[in-house]
Amino acid sequence: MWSGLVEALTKAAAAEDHTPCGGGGVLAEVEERGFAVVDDAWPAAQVAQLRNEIEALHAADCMEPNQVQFATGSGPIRLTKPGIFEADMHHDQRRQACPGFDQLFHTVAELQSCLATRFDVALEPDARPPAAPCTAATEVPATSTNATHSSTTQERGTANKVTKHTESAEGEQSKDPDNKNARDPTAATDDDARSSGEQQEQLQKNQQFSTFTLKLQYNDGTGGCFPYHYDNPAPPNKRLLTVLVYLNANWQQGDGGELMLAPFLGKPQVIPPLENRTVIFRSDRILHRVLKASKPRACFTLWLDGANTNTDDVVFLREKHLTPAFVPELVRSPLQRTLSRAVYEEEYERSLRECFGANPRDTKYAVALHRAHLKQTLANDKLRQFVQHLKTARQW
Ligand SMILES: O=C(O)CCC(=O)C(=O)O
Ligand SMILES: [Fe+2]
Repeated sequence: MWSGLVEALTKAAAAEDHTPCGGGGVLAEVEERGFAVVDDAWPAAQVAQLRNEIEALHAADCMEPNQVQFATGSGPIRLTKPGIFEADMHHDQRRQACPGFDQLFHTVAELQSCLATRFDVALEPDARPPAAPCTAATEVPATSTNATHSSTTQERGTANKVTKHTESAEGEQSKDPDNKNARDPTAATDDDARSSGEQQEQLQKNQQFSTFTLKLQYNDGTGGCFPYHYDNPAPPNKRLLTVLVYLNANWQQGDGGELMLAPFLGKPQVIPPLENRTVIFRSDRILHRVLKASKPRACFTLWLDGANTNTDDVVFLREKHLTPAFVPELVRSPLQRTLSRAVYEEEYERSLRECFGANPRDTKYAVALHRAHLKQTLANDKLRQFVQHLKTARQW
């Protein structure tokens, strides 16, 4: 089922110098630049079927609003991205309604083994106990306030459900990439013998023993967008690679909904969500957002876990990193996540306002979290100076 894409990736790798990175093809490009775009990898009939399945799910009201959940001292708070709906394919019953995606779901290993030729993707579910939630975003200096992650954080592949703190807010605002704890609106239909709680439990169990996440997304074209985020903001998230496939026939300039990638300090890339376009990027080091869409837009995303994502050396920023000499390494390292909100503070805030603007309460909350994070980062002299340096090194 993934053979079109696998073939495109393999062929490109065998070809001579078709990519900016030379002979290694698309996968080398992802390794070097952190992202790559592949057009027309999928058979047209498959693209049409997948688009139809997403539209049918949306029309039947079987997708849930894309939400972000924050755990706070006074209970969880959920922010909804207006206009954006999603369906997690780990939900067995929902998959029955979309045979094309069901087949994709059961054959992800085809793509995993192709990508494993160059990336450290997890091929087997992790048998180890879940990683401890990250308790410190930076170790510079030892006195700096550390992000605290909720102990209710889900075990795998998801953003942290956070408290007032800031570091993991990237993941939450990113959409809580999985939002595993959100209630599934399809879980309480009349013909559903089980309770929504049981279904939710089953969904979480399915996700826990998987090395990937497959989700469908429908944007209804009423201005929905995503604020800046990393798909893997911090532990216990395990995502290594994000694979996005767009299904929008007749997309035109002005329709909006472009994916905007912002490689750290580099030139941003605006990528129209054209039909049969696949975008692959490193989940832990490509900052991105989606611009407002004024036309309906459909896509699906496969997130592949890594076997060794978020090891301490890419999570904890140390004093030795705070030097201009480290910048070339930082732009290729997930360590950048610790500083990204400070380096792009205005862009983050603007994107949050665009995303949650329709709902003043949510906007206020999202912006407050962003600012709290900034305050924490910038309270430290060394970090503040280094951020200043990084801002001057930005190419936009
Ligand atoms: O819809 C897109 O183009 C990307 C969505 C996204 O960034 C996400 O789901 O994490
Ligand atoms: Fe994303």
